[in-house]
Amino acid sequence: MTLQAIRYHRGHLEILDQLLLPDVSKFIPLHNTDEGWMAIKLMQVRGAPAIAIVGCLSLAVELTKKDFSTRKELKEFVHEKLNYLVSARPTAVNIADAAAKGKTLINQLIDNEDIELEDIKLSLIKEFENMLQADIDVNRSIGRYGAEHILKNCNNEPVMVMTHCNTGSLATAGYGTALGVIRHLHEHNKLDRVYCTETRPYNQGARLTAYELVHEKMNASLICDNMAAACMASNKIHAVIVGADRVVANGDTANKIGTYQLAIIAKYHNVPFYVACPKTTFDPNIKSGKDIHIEIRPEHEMTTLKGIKIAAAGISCWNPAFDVTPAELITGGIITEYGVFNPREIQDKFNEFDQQR
Ligand SMILES: CSC[C@@H](O)[C@@H](O)C(=O)COP(=O)(O)O
Repeated sequence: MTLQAIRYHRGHLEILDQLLLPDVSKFIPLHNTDEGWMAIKLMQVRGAPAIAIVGCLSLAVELTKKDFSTRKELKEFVHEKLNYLVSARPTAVNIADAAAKGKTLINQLIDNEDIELEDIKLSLIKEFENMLQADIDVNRSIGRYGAEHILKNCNNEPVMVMTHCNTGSLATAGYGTALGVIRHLHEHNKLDRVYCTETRPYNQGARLTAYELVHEKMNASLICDNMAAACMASNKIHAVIVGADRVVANGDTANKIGTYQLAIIAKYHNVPFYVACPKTTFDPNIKSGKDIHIEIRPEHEMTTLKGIKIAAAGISCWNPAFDVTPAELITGGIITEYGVFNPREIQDKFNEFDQQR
């Protein structure tokens, strides 16, 4: 059984508070978009797909309980709440993508005079609810495509891989993206070992990925972020697989801080570097990684650990949550639910799939 971090039935949403993991597993209820926004901001829920799903479900819960007297009132409410949810964290694009789709849907429904107000509301709620299963289905495809691609280049022998941050069941509706690929390898007895980085300063690797790997009984070793080069020099690593928060038109990719240095180290050691993400992480509106808005997190996330000071008092900090890996360093490819693509062709590929629909 994979971990479940989002519990939902109509009118009720609970998330596993990721600030308390791995010591305490506590679900907290989210009753409305204010609480959804705050849970995203505080990183009680994190990971690009999970942020989008929880944000939209917090709106679904609020909509379930609220009555509207006019179509205009419902439309303005939905637009306002979606814009608000997108503002919680700026780098991951999935929530902006979900918000844009939600706004398009409500606009279309409102314009159709044959549909009753209550049915419009219900359609939107169902649209948000569908995100849960859709994300799991997408992740399973990513897992299969990624594992097959990696194994094809390794004579189908068990592989050693490295990953960064947390991209598993805790970052998605379930299964995971990069961790979904690793999970697929494990399920097919093709995972020799996975090395996961601590991922300072929030320690998504040490706290969350390690927790998932232990839970799934995978052969896994935790390394500090500054051990990655030594690990690649000492072990035959077949692939580095990471997630993404935003892939832009030219294939440049924003992901958890430390991803860029891993990609450089992988290049030096001739280790294929893969990014695994759903199409909803692709942002064609931004041409190059230079234009991605990188979130800066508060200093105390670097200077304290569980409230205990670990840095000299008075030092100032630079604490970007993400960095940008240039497309040319994504040497293995971008693993999506449609297949594995060269980052330079990602825009053309997605255009093709859009036209085929
Ligand atoms: C499937 S999750 C992909 C990314 O969102 C993940 O790698 C990441 O960078 C998460 O950052 P976080 O700051 O924990 O939300």
